[in-house]
Amino acid sequence: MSQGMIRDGKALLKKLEDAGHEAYFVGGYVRDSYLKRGIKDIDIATSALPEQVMELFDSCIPTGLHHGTVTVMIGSVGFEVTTFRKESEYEAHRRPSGVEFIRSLEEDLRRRDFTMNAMAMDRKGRIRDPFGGRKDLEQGILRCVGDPELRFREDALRMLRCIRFASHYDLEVEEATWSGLQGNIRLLQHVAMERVRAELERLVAGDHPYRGLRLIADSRLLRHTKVKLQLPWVHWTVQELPDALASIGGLPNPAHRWMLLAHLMSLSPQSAVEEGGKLTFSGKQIARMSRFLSFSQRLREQLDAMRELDPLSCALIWKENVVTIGSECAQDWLDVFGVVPAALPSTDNGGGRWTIFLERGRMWLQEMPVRKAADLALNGQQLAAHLKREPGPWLGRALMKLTLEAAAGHVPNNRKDLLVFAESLTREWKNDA
Ligand SMILES: Nc1ccn([C@@H]2O[C@H](COP(=O)(O)OP(=O)(O)OP(=O)(O)O)[C@@H](O)[C@H]2O)c(=O)n1
Repeated sequence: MSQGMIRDGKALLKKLEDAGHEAYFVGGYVRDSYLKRGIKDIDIATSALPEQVMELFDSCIPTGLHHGTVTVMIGSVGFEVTTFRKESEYEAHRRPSGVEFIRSLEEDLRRRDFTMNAMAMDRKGRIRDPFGGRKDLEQGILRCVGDPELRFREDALRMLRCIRFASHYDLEVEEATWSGLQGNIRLLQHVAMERVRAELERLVAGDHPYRGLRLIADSRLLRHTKVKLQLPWVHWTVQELPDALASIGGLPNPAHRWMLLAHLMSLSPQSAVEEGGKLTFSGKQIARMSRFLSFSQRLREQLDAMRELDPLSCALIWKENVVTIGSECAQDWLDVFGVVPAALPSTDNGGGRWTIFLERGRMWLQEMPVRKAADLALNGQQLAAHLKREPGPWLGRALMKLTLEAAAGHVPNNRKDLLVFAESLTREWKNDA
């Protein structure tokens, strides 16, 4: 975040103060600036009522007036400004059904989830910390504000936030907080799958993801999602976590962390589609995952079928999979197993055989003159015209065959050679539909 944004935030606080209101930075911004970590956005709490905030600033979006929130725009940056509030009742363990605007900062901080999230900072950088957030952070402790039971019952998503924060900031969950969480795991069923997925994504993408996965296993939380997941992950105890999962944090790309996890669950491409859908991953994320799993599965089957390890056949297998499944998944495969080779399953013919793909896969990928039909120096129309055949299902198969041959380097990728090769196959296709 730019210094400019912080400066604008301070100017915003000053304007509220000059108008006779109290105003503070709150939430993640205070926590992360205290920890000297990167900051994404700035939340502000004020004694001013939403209408008073809107009167003071030219550009405001009434984001959540019921809950006292107005987004004040300064340039293209939005600052969420929320009136000090108390949350009276919680609906379905997710959101407050009613809020009461109050005058006291301390009361506002009291309703928050964890002590490190219940600190406020004025524009001069002075911290208000009535619940000991700084002390807890210094001691490496994550603790609920007040009664943990109540905090988790109010908002069941906080259980996942608890695990995410504990792993990302490498904190020990304080005893009463952890038992409060454990006593309420069933309430996760009230949380929308989109929210569950978003938290899990942040956990997996964050620092120390393995710690988070251990806490997930320890809590048994995932057994209680709204839509039941059919994933081994859900039932893993801490002892059952695969050893190779401990290396998950070594993968810089979050997508690759999910691939490692899916691979270690022995997930089939089909289950990835089904379970990924339940978890509301995007179609693009699901497709990439399922191609990665198909690639990995095909490679294993072909390797198992090979009596003796033959580099030439391995290169052909690799290239064929790149053409039929996609080059992105070959890249993903190399990125995942290059960092965590221990996750590769032992093949029937000995685990050491994978090394050939790890060592040469990237080179094989680079040397491929074509990786997909669109890379051919010939398109379907030209092929059909040359062979004087009506386009039909045969054409897709013909192009695939040509792509495979060109990818393997058996036919040069130029129109003339491709056509000659295609002619030699004419008889084979003659009786095709
Ligand atoms: N379920 C929640 C969500 C939020 N908060 C409070 O609202 C603040 C802002 O919430 P949010 O923006 O969701 O999270 P951050 O704490 O800012 O951190 P992050 O953005 O990393 O989630 C939190 O710090 C916390 O004080 C809470 O008490 N309970």
